[in-house]
Formats: sequence, C-alpha cells, structure tokens
Amino acid sequence: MSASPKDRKQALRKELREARKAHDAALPTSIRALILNRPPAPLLDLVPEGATIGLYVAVAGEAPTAGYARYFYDQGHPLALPAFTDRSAPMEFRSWDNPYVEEALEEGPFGPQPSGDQPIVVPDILITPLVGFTERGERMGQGAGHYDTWLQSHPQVTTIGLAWDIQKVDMLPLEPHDVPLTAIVTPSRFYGPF
Ligand SMILES: Nc1nc2c(c(=O)[nH]1)N(C=O)[C@@H](CNc1ccc(C(=O)N[C@@H](CCC(=O)O)C(=O)O)cc1)CN2
Ligand SMILES: Nc1ncnc2c1ncn2[C@@H]1O[C@H](COP(=O)(O)OP(=O)(O)OP(=O)(O)O)[C@@H](O)[C@H]1O
Repeated sequence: MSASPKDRKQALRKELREARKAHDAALPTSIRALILNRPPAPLLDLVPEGATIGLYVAVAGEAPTAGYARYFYDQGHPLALPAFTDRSAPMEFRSWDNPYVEEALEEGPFGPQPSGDQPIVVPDILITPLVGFTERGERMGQGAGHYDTWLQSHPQVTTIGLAWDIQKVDMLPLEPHDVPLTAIVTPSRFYGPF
C-alpha cells in the first residue's frame, strides 16, 4: 500500500526542516542582515494603506521577519503575532505594540507572543512561516494545522509565505484542508499572486 499524504508530508517535513536549518546556518552574518530586509514592490502592491499585518517571530532556520516588521511599523501599519492560551488551544492573533522592543513579548507555548492584555485582532495581510512550498502557492507548515485551521475561518485574508529558495519543491502531498497562499517571497523571487 502507498503511504498516505499525512505520512508523506511527515517525511518531507523532516527533510525540509533539516535543509532549512543547514541553509540558514551557512549564511554569513553580514549577508543575513541584508536578506528579506524590506518587502519587495510586488508584495507592497498587495498591502492596502493601514492594513493590519500578521507576522511571526522567526526561530532558527526560518526566513527572518524582523526587517519586514520594522518596515511595516514605520509605515504606520498595526502589527499582530500568533498567540495561544495553551498548547492545545487554537491559534489567535494579538496586537504587537512595537517590533523594536523585545521585552514587549512574553514566552508562550510555541515561543514569544504578545501578552494576554493585548487585544485579539484579525490581520488583513498574513505573513506565514512555512516548511515547504510549490511555485503554485501550495504550502506545508509545521504539521500542527495552526495556520490551515485559522485560515479556514478567515478566507478573506491575503496570505504571503516567506521562505528560503531551497524550501521550494515540485510537488507537495496535499490534503483537502490545506489552504493555498496568495503569494510567496524568497530572497531571489516573488511567486504569485495566484
Ligand atoms: N516562528 C514561528 N512561529 C509560529 C509558527 C511557526 O511555524 N514558526 N507556527 C506554525 O504553525 C505557529 C506555532 N506552531 C508551531 C507548531 C509546531 C511547531 C514544531 O513542531 N516545532 C518543531 C521544531 C521545528 C524545526 O526544527 O524547524 C518542534 O518543536 O519540534 C512549531 C510551532 C505560530 N507561530
Ligand atoms: N481546517 C482544519 N480543520 C481541522 N483540522 C485541521 C484543519 N487543518 C488542519 N487540521 C489538522 O491539522 C493536522 C496537520 O495538518 P497539516 O499537516 O496540513 O499542517 P500544516 O499545513 O503543515 O501546518 P499549519 O497549517 O499549522 O501550517 C491535520 O492532520 C489535521 O488533523
């Protein structure tokens, strides 16, 4: 019997997480500071004035978001980050006051997140982490279904995947709940809008 999409995803996820880590670790510090430092013009074309931008705080291996966070903040956009009340709670977004101040965040079950005092918001533009993508806008994440579940109840949101070029694959095992992206940005290319 051939493996199910879920099993094939898990195997590919392991491979791509390792590739992503190795790629990131091999980047010279002086180069890393320049990469994905400012959103490219085709991304800005998708962002209305005043739109709330959902971001993520990158962990080791992930495409960095600090430059985009500061850029959008400087342009007057409200920012938001994923937040969880506990490990089994669904993902929500809470306001991110100030991307220049690290202490503004507290430790959540999946990393730094805004404190529970911050209002819950719905981003208009969502910049998502990913483990793998295709040039057709298909996305594979960490496998917890956090983004797919949230996006299913917020289908109007514009979703932008942020990734290293090496995370592109020809095919992803897909399941019916997988929500495709509006566009993808890598250090060398812009894919979409689809
Ligand atoms: N930076 C970042 N923030 C994020 C996500 C993400 O992928 N990256 N999420 C995405 O949904 C949500 C949190 N959900 C997560 C669910 C599972 C794992 C996870 O399994 N992590 C692995 C390590 C992965 C690696 O080595 O790259 C682990 O803990 O073993 C991480 C986050 C929201 N915030
Ligand atoms: N819309 C949904 N409704 C209910 N469960 C879902 C939904 N989307 C995903 N799931 C659950 O989450 C599990 C993981 O899904 P999948 O492997 O597609 O996650 P992913 O795309 O890698 O992660 P994410 O969406 O967090 O980035 C699925 O097996 C499923 O049980």
